Amino acid sequence: SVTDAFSTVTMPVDTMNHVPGWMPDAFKPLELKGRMIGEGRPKLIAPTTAKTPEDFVKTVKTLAARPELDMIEARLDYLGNLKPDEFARLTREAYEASGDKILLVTLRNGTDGGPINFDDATYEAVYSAVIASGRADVLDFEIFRDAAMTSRLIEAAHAKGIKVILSDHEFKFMPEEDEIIRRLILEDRMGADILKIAVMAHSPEDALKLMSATAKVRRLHSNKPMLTMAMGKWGVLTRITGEGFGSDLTFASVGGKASAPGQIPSEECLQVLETLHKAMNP
Ligand SMILES: O=C1C[C@@](O)(C(=O)O)C[C@@H](O)[C@@H]1O
Repeated sequence: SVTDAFSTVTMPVDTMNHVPGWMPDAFKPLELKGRMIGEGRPKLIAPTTAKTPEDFVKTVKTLAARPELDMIEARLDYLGNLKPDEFARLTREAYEASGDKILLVTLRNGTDGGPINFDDATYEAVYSAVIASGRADVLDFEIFRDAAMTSRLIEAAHAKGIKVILSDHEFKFMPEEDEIIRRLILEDRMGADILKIAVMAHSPEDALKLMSATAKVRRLHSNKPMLTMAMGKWGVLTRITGEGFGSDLTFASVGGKASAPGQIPSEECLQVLETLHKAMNP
């Protein structure tokens, strides 16, 4: 064995291939509303892109009726800069409307694919209100914001039994493979229940970097479920290869409404995922 260092984290790597990876069988699937994330085929998420509260709740109801979906992402940012309590109320309505689907609540910043920017104070106030008086199964926090704020939000969410996705976005470029690995490890160390990264691919090699990093984190560095994808034309393949490489969830579009470039229509995406699952598990 040699050691492999990522910032302050040092892990053994079995260069002789005596074992299939670091801590074989250490991976732990996550159960949410009776659905096993990290077991079987990757689970499907569809985002809301509604811009008004009425449309938002209606969209959640429509998505809840789609059998191919496992999770609904309530994208609060598309609703604009509402009051924190108003956002919290809407998550309660969305939770009721989401039926047996897992409800993920996200306030995405303009720099990370959302329509507008939310400063740290607003960001913390909105998520705190959702945690205190709203409803969600999972919350998505951006890892590269104020670290103390992120730690407070993770602690508050966990105290209420809400799971946390820590996410990172690069809409312009593909980080190097080691950097993707470093960021996913950082999310693990900060206390995420699901590690996530969405990065832009400009070439087939870019997509390979994301898939290779994902596979290495799964086999060598983390026992937590992941949600990794490359965006754009060259990233499409990364949205369906999760069972092979270690991404346990994938975003798909419904009714042509995508929240990022490269999302595959949900029913077609499910077919591909099931075909790959069968071939991998004959
Ligand atoms: O962060 C992500 C990933 C995403 O950007 C995608 O590429 O599918 C879609 C967003 O809705 C979600 O919040």
